[in-house]
Amino acid sequence: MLKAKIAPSMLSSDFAALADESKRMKDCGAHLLHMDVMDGHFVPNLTLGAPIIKCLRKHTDMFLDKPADLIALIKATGMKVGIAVKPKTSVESVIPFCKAVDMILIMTVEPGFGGQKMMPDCLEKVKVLRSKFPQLDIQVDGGIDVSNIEQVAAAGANVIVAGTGVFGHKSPAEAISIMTKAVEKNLK
Ligand SMILES: O=C(CO)[C@H](O)[C@H](O)COP(=O)(O)O
Repeated sequence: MLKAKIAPSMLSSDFAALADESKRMKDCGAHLLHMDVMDGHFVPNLTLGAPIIKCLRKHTDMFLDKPADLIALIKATGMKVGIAVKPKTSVESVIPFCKAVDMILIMTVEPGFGGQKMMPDCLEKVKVLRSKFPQLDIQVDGGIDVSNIEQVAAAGANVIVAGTGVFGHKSPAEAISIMTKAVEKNLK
């Protein structure tokens, strides 16, 4: 059964106190913590994750034209697999893999920075996926806050990444609670 999961993006947290920030979010009711490791090849402004990405790419580049093999390889290790879809990437490109993966992430901003405005057009992809895959975890990330969560939840997303919308809210616990309720209402 699908669940509402609110995942504060640690990109908006105090990096010097990540353990405390993580505990604070857990105490505020977060279901997951979202940590970005973005590939500088696709998100050119970021270099923070470069060593991790270099290591990952050493093992995964050979699979770039064989995504199904890469999904199987990751699953064989016992890990879960998700695919992120950037705003200019069509939803059709991931449909063949939706039954094999644990989650699809629909980016609602161009990845790289927190604090951008959500691109509502991207929610059309969420609607398409939800109509085809009622039990798929569909995550959204970028510009989501308490002012637009109803729209996001109505499109069918159940895993919500929010950086500014949680860390920048006067009460992160309240923001998480509002987002959780909005998603749960739409899951029923
Ligand atoms: O992936 C991201 C940006 O690429 C991050 O998750 C980002 O933190 C989202 O932040 P906000 O909720 O402020 O838009």
